[in-house]
Amino acid sequence: MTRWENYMNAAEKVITGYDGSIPLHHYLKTFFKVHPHMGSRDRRWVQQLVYQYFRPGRWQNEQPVKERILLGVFLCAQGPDELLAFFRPAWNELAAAPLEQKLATTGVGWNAQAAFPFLPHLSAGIDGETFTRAHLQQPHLFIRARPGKMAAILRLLDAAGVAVQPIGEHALALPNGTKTDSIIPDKSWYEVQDLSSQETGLHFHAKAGEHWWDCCAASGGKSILLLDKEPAVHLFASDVRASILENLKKRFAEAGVKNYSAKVLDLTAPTLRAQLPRTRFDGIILDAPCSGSGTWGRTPENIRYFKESQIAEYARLQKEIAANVTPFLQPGGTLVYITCSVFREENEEAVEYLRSHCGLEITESGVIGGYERGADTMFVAVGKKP
Ligand SMILES: C[S@@+](CC[C@H](N)C(=O)[O-])C[C@H]1O[C@@H](n2cnc3c(N)ncnc32)[C@H](O)[C@@H]1O
Repeated sequence: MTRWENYMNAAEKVITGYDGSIPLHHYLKTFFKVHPHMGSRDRRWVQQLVYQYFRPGRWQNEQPVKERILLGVFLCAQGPDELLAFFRPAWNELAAAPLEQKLATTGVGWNAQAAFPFLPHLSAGIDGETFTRAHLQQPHLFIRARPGKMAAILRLLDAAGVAVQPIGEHALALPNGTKTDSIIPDKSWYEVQDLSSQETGLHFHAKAGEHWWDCCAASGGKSILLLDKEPAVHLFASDVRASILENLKKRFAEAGVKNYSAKVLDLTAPTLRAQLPRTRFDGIILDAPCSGSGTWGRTPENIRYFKESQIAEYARLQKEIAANVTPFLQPGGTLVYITCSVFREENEEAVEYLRSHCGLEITESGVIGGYERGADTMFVAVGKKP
């Protein structure tokens, strides 16, 4: 058997064994652990085949797995591909051709609704055709240069021969797989953060001396963004997961952030008030638990395994959390509501709830589109307490 046939067999085994209950990259890690004969090159090939299978979502899912893998490889390829040359030499000739030409060659057209059955839920302004096709390419790796570090970072990346694309004052797009930690040894110089996620910071209007609560902080990406914009903010960070707050503490230490307090808090618990260090905040960042549908270019397996009913479950949790945290906003204070979702139930409808049930005056609201620039798509709104 040729190595290409071996790769196909292994990819088929992964795809048929995977049920969506854990992230695909974890499943692949375990798969390779129990197949130790595969070297790093083999692993890379198999992993690529599996991801290219999932990228077109549910499009042409009725095809046999191996056939569907090849279709995925062909649509995703941006240049000649050795495996495609082996199995489908005629397709490989067209590997760099525009998508329309490739689709015409396969004889099966693109059907956005079949590929991504959640299209009717998209937030206003998101173009379904472009959005679904964007999943065919992995988004870029983005880093955010911390204040004053851009020039030094660019020098290191240049010396390492990395093709870097600066975007604005702080963002850099890098090729996926760039070993940033060995190229930029000082971890306090930068944060790995998606471009759209970085842009949520444009909506943090914090002033020195104010008290801000990052209430779904996870490992603190938005918190560090806030402090980089206004270092003299008093920050309180919380999350329901103790383990992720440990990551936050480690990340803050590496970033040189010392002035903050952090606590494990469940925002749905009736005891919330008693557990807070203060009951009035000038600002709250609510980066809500969500479907993550704006980030599925990085985790395309979700397009296959996400259930439509989960949208309503997330929307309910988001409203519950919003209702529970807004009482702790100072009059005149602002809540920044963020999701990495493309669904209107989690976005516009949550904002309407913030207005009608939580008494906030919405001053800014909209999608941060990432799908046309190799980034995640996010949503941000700012509500002010009268
Ligand atoms: C989108 S993530 C936050 C990402 C983070 N702000 C960042 O910039 O990296 C949402 C977070 O909400 C947390 N969460 C989910 N349910 C919660 C609850 N009931 N109370 C508090 N936090 C919750 C999750 O643990 C998760 O870390």
